[in-house]
This record gives sequence, structure tokens and C-alpha cells, in this order.
Amino acid sequence: MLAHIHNTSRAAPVARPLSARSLFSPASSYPPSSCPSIRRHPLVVHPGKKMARIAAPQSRPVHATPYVNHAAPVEASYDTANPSYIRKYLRTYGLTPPRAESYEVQKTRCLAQLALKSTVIDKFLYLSTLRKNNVHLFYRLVSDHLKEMTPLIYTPVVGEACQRWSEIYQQPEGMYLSWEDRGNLAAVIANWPQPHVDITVITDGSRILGLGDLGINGMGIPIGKLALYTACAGIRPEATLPLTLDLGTGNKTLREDPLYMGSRRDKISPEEEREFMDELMTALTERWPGIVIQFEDFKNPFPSLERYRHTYTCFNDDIQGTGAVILGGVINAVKRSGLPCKDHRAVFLGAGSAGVGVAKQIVDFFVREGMTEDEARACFYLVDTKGLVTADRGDKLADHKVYFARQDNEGQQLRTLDEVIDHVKPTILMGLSTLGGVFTPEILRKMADWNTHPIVFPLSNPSSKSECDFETAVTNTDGRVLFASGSPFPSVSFTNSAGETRTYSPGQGNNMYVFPGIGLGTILSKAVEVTDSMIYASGAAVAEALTGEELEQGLLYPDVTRIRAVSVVVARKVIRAAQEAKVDRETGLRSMRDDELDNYIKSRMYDPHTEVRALEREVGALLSSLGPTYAGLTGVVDDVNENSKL
Ligand SMILES: NC(=O)C1=CN([C@@H]2O[C@H](COP(=O)(O)OP(=O)(O)OC[C@H]3O[C@@H](n4cnc5c(N)ncnc54)[C@H](O)[C@@H]3O)[C@@H](O)[C@H]2O)C=CC1
Ligand SMILES: CC(=O)C(=O)O
Ligand SMILES: [Mg+2]
Repeated sequence: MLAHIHNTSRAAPVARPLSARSLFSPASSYPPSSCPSIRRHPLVVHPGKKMARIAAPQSRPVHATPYVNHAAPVEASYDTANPSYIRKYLRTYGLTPPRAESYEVQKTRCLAQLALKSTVIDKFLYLSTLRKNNVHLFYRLVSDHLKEMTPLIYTPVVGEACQRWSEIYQQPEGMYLSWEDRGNLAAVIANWPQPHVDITVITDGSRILGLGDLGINGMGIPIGKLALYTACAGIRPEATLPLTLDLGTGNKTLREDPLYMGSRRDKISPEEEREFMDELMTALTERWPGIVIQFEDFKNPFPSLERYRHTYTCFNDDIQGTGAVILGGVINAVKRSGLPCKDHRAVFLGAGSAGVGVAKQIVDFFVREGMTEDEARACFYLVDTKGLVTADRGDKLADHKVYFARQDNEGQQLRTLDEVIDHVKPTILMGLSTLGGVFTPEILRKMADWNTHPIVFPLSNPSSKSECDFETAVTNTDGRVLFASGSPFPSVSFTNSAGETRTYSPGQGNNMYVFPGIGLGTILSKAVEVTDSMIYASGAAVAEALTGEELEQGLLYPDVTRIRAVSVVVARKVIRAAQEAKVDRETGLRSMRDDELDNYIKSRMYDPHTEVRALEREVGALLSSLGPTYAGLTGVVDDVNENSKL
């Protein structure tokens, strides 16, 4: 089918009728064209090949636009909050029920409909449809109800949605690129209908959360992550691109599933993947030179990160984002433990991208606290499927594990988590293993015997893969645990051995506290690369972002409802780190004081609550400037200044 696309030379569209999308573009990132009625689609020609993108229709009425973007703001054309003159202007007048509604009314209806859905997948699908049909309302709802909504659009529910993606699929969202498209990636990418993209999240689906290789069913992850970029850091929804690579899957069940919508091939080789990724990175930056690229949920993401990190503006969320967010929680937990860094011993179950990424960030923290790198590294004991990672274990260690391979084991190999724990008597226990429930009550009780405040972070996602739940951690440590999990758990009421009853609240150690701010800071500073210092700064910012009240409550992470405010702090620190490393191209931000920079960041964040008003103002101003001639010519508007009669 794609051969047909690639070999067909069709005229690129040159002009479109006045598009609602142009009205949503903030001046600084998308300079308004002198004539808003014309929007050009770039014709992308891949070096050495002659090809044209498949042509979009030359002219369509706005109300019939079948855009495939999951968050195209043109869908706001149908917002029942729009007053009648906007509807007339957008030619949606008569296509929605007559009354122009308040947000409160819309929200009441949405929450009532959500409550009627009996399964979490039904709720997930309802919210996906809402995002598609009324993007501003979706983001208003999510940002007002972050605690209730994030589990539905992100972990844990997105995990189940990915497992069942082929079964529950309803609407096109995001973009898929297949191995068979190699050589033509630029042409396929040119089909993305949005003219401007600030950020993309890319997965090949080969390690989705802790659920294994889900092939293209992993698309729920880029969509969910980018929804959080918008909800938590105000990246404009139309400037986000969820991207899933169809590079085959090692999951035989999926390959044999008649409903599976990806290719049936086995996973391509690492060499083929490198070839594909090289072309992809070129194609993405060719179309959107300033694009920030986030790699997500690749099975072995270290080679790509090393290959591209200094050449493209990219980062890996599982290695670096996770490292940073857990750094933030550990900075606070170490303070609360009362022990200096040098007295901590950390056992990590899981020595993959997240385990190694987190351990490295904490080494960096310990070094900043005055230890040498060797002293800091010696505090870490990583465990994988073969046991404690040691230099003389007898197997060939993957490159990323070598740094943490222990050399002080005197030939002894510890094969199980229990053996390692008994040997090390850790102060910190991290779970990044995908093994649900492996931190047993017995292990937790030992942690409580050895430590006044054991630090236990079961970080695997989704909830079913968490190494323990919060209640088990609280009840088996007499309420003394310093806890954070990757997926959310409810608070627990518990009476400790001293007879004190308290409600304990868990921390959520999830990279969602940092990646939105890393992306925002990188976009605004126009950084040419994402440096280690920018990543570290994002984690330190999360630690600093706790309020006095949150500290008093014993929280390790800010309350999730404050995540937008946290993202501003993260973005500011990321920008400052970019400036220090001199990788920022938006040098005008350097002279701003911190409060000025915060205001600037906030001013650049998409706020779904103000979008309807902004649309009213923009349409009013635009129509007034165009005057009666334009209105008469197009027949779009019969009375520019008419307000809703309803
Ligand atoms: N909380 C958060 O923000 C994040 C959580 N994660 C979670 O961390 C988990 C791991 O992710 P990655 O490191 O990227 O995966 P990975 O596949 O790179 O690493 C998994 C590690 O677990 C080890 N492991 C697996 N089964 C084991 C067993 N039976 N005994 C001992 N070790 C075993 C493997 O040897 C490997 O070292 C996933 O569940 C993921 O959802 C990942 C990124 C962010
Ligand atoms: C949160 C995340 O990125 C993961 O579990 O992979
Ligand atoms: Mg991930």
C-alpha cells in the first residue's frame, strides 16, 4: 500500500481555506502567516529519492476535516462552549446542540458519563474519544482532576489498554512507521497533518511498562506520555507527535493474533534497527528542525541514546527521566533517613535501563555530597536474573551493567534476592524488575529491623508488576517505611506498635514528575542537546519543589495535583542547566531573573481553561481586521460582532 504512496507523484496542496488551527498557534512558536487563509504543507523529498507526500484534499470545509491527530485543536470547533459567532465562523453552527455551555456544565456531564462506565478500559476509551472530539475540554478535565485522571490515561490503565490495543482500537491516533517504510520515512512523516511539532515520544513497543514486548500495541504509551506533556507542562496538544515503530515483535502470541495491527515479522536485528533509527532521526529533524525526541520503552535503549544524544535534541525517559525522578525522591528520603550518604547501601532488583539509569543518578548525588565516585559506586548492589551483578560471574555482562559489577565478592556469587539482601543488609531497596510482589513481607520486616526508616521504592509498572504495594510496605515496617512506587496506590490507615493511628500517603516515583518539565525547558531554551546536567537538574528540582506542608506530611514527592507548578520549577532548572552548559539557543532567557523566567515559562504553557476565551478574542480580532469584504466573500460570518443569543 505504501509503495503506492511513495511512487505516486501528486501535487502538494498549496492553499487551504482559513483553518481553525492557525488561530491556535502562539505567535512565538508558530509565527502567524501574513495571510492566515493559506497554510502550506511542506513537500519533503528524501535525499536521493524522488517522492511526494500523499496529497491532502485541496479544500475542505472545516467541519468535515477528518484530521488524524489525536489532539488536533480543530476538533475544538465542536466545543459546546463556543458562542454562536464562533460556531458561524468555524462553520459548525447548527452542528452541535444550540446552547453555549459553561465549563461547569460540560464537566458535570463528562464526570457523570465517566462514572457510568463500568470498566477502566471503558473509561480509557471514553477519555480518548473526548480528547479527539473536544481537546480543550479533555485537558480541562484532566488538569482539574489529575489524581483521578492520570491513572486512567497513564499507568496503570494504559498498560491494560496496550495489552488489548488491537482489540479495543477505535480511532486513528499518532503515527506508525514500519520497517518496510525504510528509505521513505521522510515521505511518510510528511503525511503528519500538523505543520508544527515541538516534541515526539517514540517507542518500538518492545518493553511496554513491565508487560514485555507488545509490538505496535505499545502506541498507548506515546499517546499517554504526550497527554501528560500537555496536561502537566502545557505543551500545546497539536505540537505533540506520538510515534510507534513497527519493527516486528518477538511476541509470538501477537503475531498470531488475527486482530493484531502490526507487521507479522519477527523483531529486526540491532543493525537493522540502527539503520532505521538513523533515517528516522534525520527525517524528523528535517521536517521539524527544533523537535525534541523522547525515546520510550525500548527493550535495550542504551545504544540509541549513546548514538544520538550529542547530535540530536533527545533523551531517554526510562534511563534518564526515571533516573532523575528517583534521584529527587532519594534526595528527600536520604534526608529523612537521618543517615549520611556514605552509610547507605542500596540493593536494586533489576539492572536494566531504569535500574542502571537510577543507580547512576544516585551515584552522581552521592559524589556531589562529598564522596569519591568509587566510594559512591561501592554503595550499589545490582541484581538481575542471574543474581548479584559481579565482574567474575561467568557470563558476559551487558555493557550497561559493567560499571556496577562488583569486584569485592571474593569469588562468591549470590544468586537470589534473599541472599543479596541478607549479605548487604541494605538501607535502600529499589525495584525495577517487572516482578510483582517480590518484596515479600519477610523482606520488608528485615528492612524494618535493620533501619529506622527503610527506603523502599517498588518502581515497576503497572501496579500488578509493583514489587510490593503500599499497604504491605506500611504494615510490615511498622509504618516507618519511606516509600515511593511507580504506579499510584491508595493511602493507608495504620496503627503502629506505639498505638498511634495515622493515615500514611505513598509517594509516586514516576518519571511523569520530570519528563514534562524536561521537555518544556528544552523546547523553550531551544537546547541543541539534553545534557546530563539538565537531567540532574530536573531531579533536584523535584526534590526542591516540595512545600513545607508536604515535607511535614512526610511526602517524598509533591502532591500530584501540583504537578503543573512542579513542571515550571523543573523547566526553569533545566533551562538554567542548558544555559550553564551553553547548549541553549534562546539566549534571551539568560538575562531573566528566576521569577521573570517562571512568568515567561507560564506564559508559554498551553492552558485549556483560557483557550475558549483566546479563541473568542482571536476570532473577533481577525474578523474585525478582515472586515466585511472577507466575511462577504466567504459567507462564513454574517455578523462578526454578534454574541450568542442563547
Ligand atoms: N517508575 C518509573 O517511573 C519507571 C518504572 N519503570 C519500570 O521498571 C521496570 C523495568 O524497566 P526497564 O529497566 O526499562 O526494563 P529492562 O528490561 O531493561 O530491565 C529489567 C531488569 O529486571 C531484571 N529481571 C527481570 N526478571 C528478573 C528476575 N526474575 N529476577 C531478577 N531480575 C530480573 C532483568 O534482568 C533486567 O535487569 C518496568 O516494570 C518499568 O515499568 C521503568 C521506567 C520508569
Ligand atoms: C513510567 C515508565 O516510563 C515505565 O514504566 O516505563
Ligand atoms: Mg517508560
